[in-house]
Amino acid sequence: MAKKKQSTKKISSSSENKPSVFAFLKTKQTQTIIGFFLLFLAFFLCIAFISFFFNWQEDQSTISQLSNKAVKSKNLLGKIGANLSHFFIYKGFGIGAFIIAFQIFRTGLFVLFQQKFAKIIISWNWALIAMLWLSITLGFVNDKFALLSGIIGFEINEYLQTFTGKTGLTIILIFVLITYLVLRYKLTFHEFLERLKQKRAEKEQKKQEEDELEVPQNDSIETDQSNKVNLTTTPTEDKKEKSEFELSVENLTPTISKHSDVSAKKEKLTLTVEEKNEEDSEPEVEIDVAIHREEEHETENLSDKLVKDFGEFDPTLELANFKFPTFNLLKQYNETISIDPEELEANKDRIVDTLKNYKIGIAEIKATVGPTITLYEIVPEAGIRISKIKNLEDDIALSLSALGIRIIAPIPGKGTIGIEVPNKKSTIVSMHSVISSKKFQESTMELPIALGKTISNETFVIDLAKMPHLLMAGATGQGKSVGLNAVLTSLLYKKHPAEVKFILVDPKKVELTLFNKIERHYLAKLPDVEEAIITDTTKVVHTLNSLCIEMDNRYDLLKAAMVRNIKEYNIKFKKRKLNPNDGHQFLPYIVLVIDEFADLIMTAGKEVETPIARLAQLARAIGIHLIVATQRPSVNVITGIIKANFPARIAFRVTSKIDSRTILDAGGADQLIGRGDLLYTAGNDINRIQCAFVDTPEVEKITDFIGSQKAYSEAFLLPEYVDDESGTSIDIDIADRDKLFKEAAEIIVTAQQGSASLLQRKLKLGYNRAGRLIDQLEAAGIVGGFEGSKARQVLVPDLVALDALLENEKNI
Ligand SMILES: Nc1ncnc2c1ncn2[C@@H]1O[C@H](COP(=O)(O)OP(=O)(O)OP(=O)(O)O)[C@@H](O)[C@H]1O
Repeated sequence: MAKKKQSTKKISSSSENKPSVFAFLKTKQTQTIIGFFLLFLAFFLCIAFISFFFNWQEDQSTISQLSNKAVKSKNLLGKIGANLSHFFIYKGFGIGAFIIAFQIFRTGLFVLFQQKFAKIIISWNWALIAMLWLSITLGFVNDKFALLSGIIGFEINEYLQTFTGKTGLTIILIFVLITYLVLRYKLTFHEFLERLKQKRAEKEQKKQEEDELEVPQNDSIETDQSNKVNLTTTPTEDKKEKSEFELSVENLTPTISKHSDVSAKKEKLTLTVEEKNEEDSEPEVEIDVAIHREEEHETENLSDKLVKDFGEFDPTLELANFKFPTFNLLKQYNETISIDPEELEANKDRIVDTLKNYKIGIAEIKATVGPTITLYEIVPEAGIRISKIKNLEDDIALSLSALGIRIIAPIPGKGTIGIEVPNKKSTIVSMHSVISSKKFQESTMELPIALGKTISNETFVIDLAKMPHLLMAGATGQGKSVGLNAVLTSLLYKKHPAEVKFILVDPKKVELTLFNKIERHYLAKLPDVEEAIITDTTKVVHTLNSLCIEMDNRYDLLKAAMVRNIKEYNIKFKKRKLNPNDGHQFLPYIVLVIDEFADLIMTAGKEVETPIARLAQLARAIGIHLIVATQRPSVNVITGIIKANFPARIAFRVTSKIDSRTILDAGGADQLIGRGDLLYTAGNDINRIQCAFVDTPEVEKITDFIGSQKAYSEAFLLPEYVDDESGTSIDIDIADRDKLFKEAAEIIVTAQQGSASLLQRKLKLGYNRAGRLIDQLEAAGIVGGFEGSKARQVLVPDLVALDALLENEKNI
């Protein structure tokens, strides 16, 4: 069992290493070096090959004497050149070996221009086939001078001839050549015919033009050249009659003598036309009909074509030069955990003695020293029930009489009991150490957060996108704000401004102000608001409602794109499968951070709770994630509905067992030691983590670093939220109507869908104006009332009824 585990570990670690090798190969420096190396290698081979053709006989003796200093080669590139040429030309493919040099040259260019690996492989396949063919053909044509075909070409040719004879091999070689040209260069017989035909048509047209210039009195009817129909009449004397000449069916008697001769493939027909009433002069009308091949249907592959032409959509392009913050902005601390053997021994003795008092024998005890606490793992003697220890949990903690003792009986997944005892000297877990950890740097999570370190000193990384929302609680001064900063810092170190936006709610007005500096990079706000960081309650209500609108809009987009979540949506958008003209756009993740949730609930109550609950229930698929922090995790702050939708919880030290139960559904948070000591749960297990420490100067340095770089012209704008009280007055004067009112009414009635976003799309309006139009349409009785997230009902069945309604209005 243990072995099995080890082996799986090995496999996973080797697969973890893989990306780093690829990453090395993908760096621009490596590609430049490899690219130029290949270009020079190609030149090297080319010179060696050419030189070999002149000196190969003299150099024969030097081959295979590579290490003999006395032997000199005549090849321009010395013995290596001679040996390589001998290998590729003489023993290999003859002249065909030049294709290898050429192909190496192309590969060098491919690497420099960052072409796809698959493309390089394909081009090598074609080159190898061409080389083989050339070498066999040269062997076939010239069986005297073996250097042209090389031994391979010569031998294969000989071998094939024994089967098919010379004639057979000729046929095979020609057929292979044709197949190669057809497959490689997409040359087809029809294209060939088409080109011939085009050439002929051009020739004829030129001739006609020359004729016209020579005989200006001749009439000619020539339709537009592009549709390839040329009608020309032979010269006749009667000008007037010819100018009225019309091609009417009765007048045309096509004289196609052999009907069956016109094969399906024949694309050009010549019709001779006789005019009945004219007996002597027979005007000849020649009609050239060029039947074009049916157009290729490209709509299906439009996205592939776009991707081929422009590459995948890159959301980071606008800030392509954006530099992620460097590690040196973060402070480094001495993080070597000092193990004091005396302390360990003393703790062990106390644990053993205490348990003995309760008649619990210990078979084995093991200590794991973490940054702030040490975990003593105990295997009780056979026959002792774990439930007994669990029942004695409080007594044991009391007997050990140390703050921060937590008993885990049993440790999930193991049959052991854990007793966590705080270290006398705790070690700070720096943000630097968790951010620079391999685990965080190599994580492929959507929204990775390096929260801190576990008891076994491993970096603990979680994915906010998976949680999908996070609830944070802790008494004052226990590390909540530092925790929030750690979360935000993690995202800043890993996500480009195009990929994630923050909405920061900070009623305390001091905790998150530093993030103002990165407003135009990372923050999202309401359109008419000046400060992106929200500090007053009404704005919070507006922002939350606006987020609900954003959520509904995003769901509409997801529905239109027929995908289930933001990840799939963005992948589809990057592959250019979604048309921006239909309102599609790359969707960044939105992380809403609320510090001091209790304060908000106190002042705004239901107004805040309702949109939060809505977002918490629905926003997971469309990339809106909430992080809510509170000092008081009481039930009236964290209501049932909110709690149910925040499966991920972080508890810093709280003051009572009840608080611990409210936040974690279990005790333990009251036993923590503070200063970033936390318990994290995402459902079942509870992990004790030492939160990474990031202080204000560090955050300032990071925000300065980002803030000093080129930014977007403004913060990410959320949809405008129109307050119910100010927005829906029904008495709108006809004279005050928007200029686009009629057009809007027609769009709504035609589509039979009363939504502002439809107007936004069709009339290219802002949300505000579209909203006002909808209100006016409601006042006019064209659409029904507001029905939450559903589109309004359209009350007018068709355009005729709409005209009648508007006409009626005028008469009133
Ligand atoms: N992860 C940590 N490692 C070490 N020390 C920490 C850590 N987190 C917090 N501290 C210490 O605890 C102090 C208080 O932390 P913080 O300001 O985050 O508390 P808080 O819970 O936000 O308090 P309040 O709710 O009053 O704002 C910090 O100044 C710092 O000295």
